[in-house]
Amino acid sequence: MTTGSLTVLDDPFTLARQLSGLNLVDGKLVQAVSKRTFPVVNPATGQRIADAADADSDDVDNVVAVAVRAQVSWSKLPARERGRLLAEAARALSAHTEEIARLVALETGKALRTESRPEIVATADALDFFAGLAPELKGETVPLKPTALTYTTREPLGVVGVIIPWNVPALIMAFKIAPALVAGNTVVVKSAEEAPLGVLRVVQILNSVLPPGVLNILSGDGPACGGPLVNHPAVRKVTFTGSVATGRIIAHAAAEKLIPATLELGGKSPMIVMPDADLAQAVEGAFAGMRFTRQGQSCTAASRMLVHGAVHDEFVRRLAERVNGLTMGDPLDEATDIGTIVSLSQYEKVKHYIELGEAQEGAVAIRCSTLPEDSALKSGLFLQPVLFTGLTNKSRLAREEIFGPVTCVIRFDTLDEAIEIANDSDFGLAASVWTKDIKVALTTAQSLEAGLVQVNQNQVAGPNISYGGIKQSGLGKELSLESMLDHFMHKKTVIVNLE
Ligand SMILES: NC(=O)c1ccc[n+]([C@@H]2O[C@H](COP(=O)([O-])OP(=O)(O)OC[C@H]3O[C@@H](n4cnc5c(N)ncnc54)[C@H](O)[C@@H]3O)[C@@H](O)[C@H]2O)c1
Ligand SMILES: O=S(=O)(O)c1ccc(CO)cc1
Repeated sequence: MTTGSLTVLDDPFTLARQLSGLNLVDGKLVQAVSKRTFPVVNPATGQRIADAADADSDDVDNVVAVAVRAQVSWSKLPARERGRLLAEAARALSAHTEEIARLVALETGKALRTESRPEIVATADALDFFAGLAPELKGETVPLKPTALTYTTREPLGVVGVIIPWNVPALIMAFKIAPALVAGNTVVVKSAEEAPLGVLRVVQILNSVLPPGVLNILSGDGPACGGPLVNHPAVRKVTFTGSVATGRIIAHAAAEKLIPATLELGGKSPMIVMPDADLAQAVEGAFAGMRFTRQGQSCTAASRMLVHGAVHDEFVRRLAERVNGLTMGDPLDEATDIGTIVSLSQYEKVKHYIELGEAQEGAVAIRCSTLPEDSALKSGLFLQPVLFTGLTNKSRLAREEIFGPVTCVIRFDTLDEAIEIANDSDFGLAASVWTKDIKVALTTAQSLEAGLVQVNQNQVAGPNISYGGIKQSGLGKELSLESMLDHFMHKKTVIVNLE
């Protein structure tokens, strides 16, 4: 089947090979200047499925020059025309949902039905949402004095550098490129080494509608390609999602250049379950919040359950039962609920945390679900989700972001104690409280140190909700109209003397 100028390729292995070794610059798929590549591995089998371009500073210089040129005409288009083009690009992407979902499942190990397909549907939706905000790029008039006309306009920043992780690669990319583009900026994306192919295909499809040079993507190493992108003098803003350590490096570089940087980093999000909570609802919410269908690889994962002593044992029993019902297997199989960990290094890191937890006195590790028996998957990075009880909040497992299918369930006796434990963390991304008492819900929401607090639900972020952490979880906000206006544009004030 062909949509627009691009054929839909349902076989992800063929598509992966076709995209091998390529970046997308100035509307065209091109090899890296270095001609170097690195392997892309299927984590469900350990087999190499393709190679990815290994771009470096020469590629960055080249692509930024392209984006600077493209920005002149892109920013001069009426905002609604930019929005119209992005909405059309989102529709083109929707027609390719299935093939991209399969490609993302293949390279990340995320199950097609539960994770990769919903991600691509949400990606097109996010692009469409920001496209619809184009008429809102408005300024204000200011009543300074009767003999002056004072007004503000919003202007794009220029070229935006976008650095993304591998866990939700297409959606996180959309959350950044869509507001940047609608605001009149042009974009250079640096994809994550573990997941370069799906996002390259997304950018290729969007480029079948967008003018050349407006949206470009490189794959490459973090320091060798992401570093020069952040440091390039013509890049006027950086938006990043990933680890705290990299966030700190990017913040330093941005500070040197005096440019804004939005940083979405890690989390260790608490979920407080009060004794009056609807337990069935709380268990379902815990299940959704832990993101075990994604092997827990989520920045907002509810990885610290704080459960009142009166309901602790029953809550743990039901939660383990819920996870036990999941089928682990080939990410491309529609029957699969849980796929794999993304890479060997993440797999070993998570296993190390599990071993640490098991060695702790008083800890009980409840392993849920079962590993796949299929011999073709014997080298796959499958890991049984683990619920730990008996750990305190002082444990490394409760303090550090594991980014895997590991949740600590900590018992408490009073609400004050639960809030103290919840806030005793370096992170402040998300939190939730589960209760039928509105007063408890609202006072707890006020006391929790987090960018996002939810009551009786654990939903994922959506494009219309302002999102971003405090403490070590990040700097600045993304998503929503407000962050498009405040973080991808600057406000110019004009004063016209009428005397
Ligand atoms: N908040 C999130 O959504 C999220 C997503 C992925 C990973 N993480 C956290 O980060 C940890 C490590 O994962 P990771 O290795 O993918 O994260 P990372 O921070 O190393 O990588 C994220 C992105 O930053 C790039 N990068 C790395 N070093 C860079 C540098 N010096 N300059 C510019 N760009 C650079 C990478 O190439 C990648 O594209 C995980 O265990 C998890 O704790 C968080
Ligand atoms: O799907 S999640 O991992 O929870 C998630 C939350 C927020 C964002 C915003 O960048 C992306 C993914």
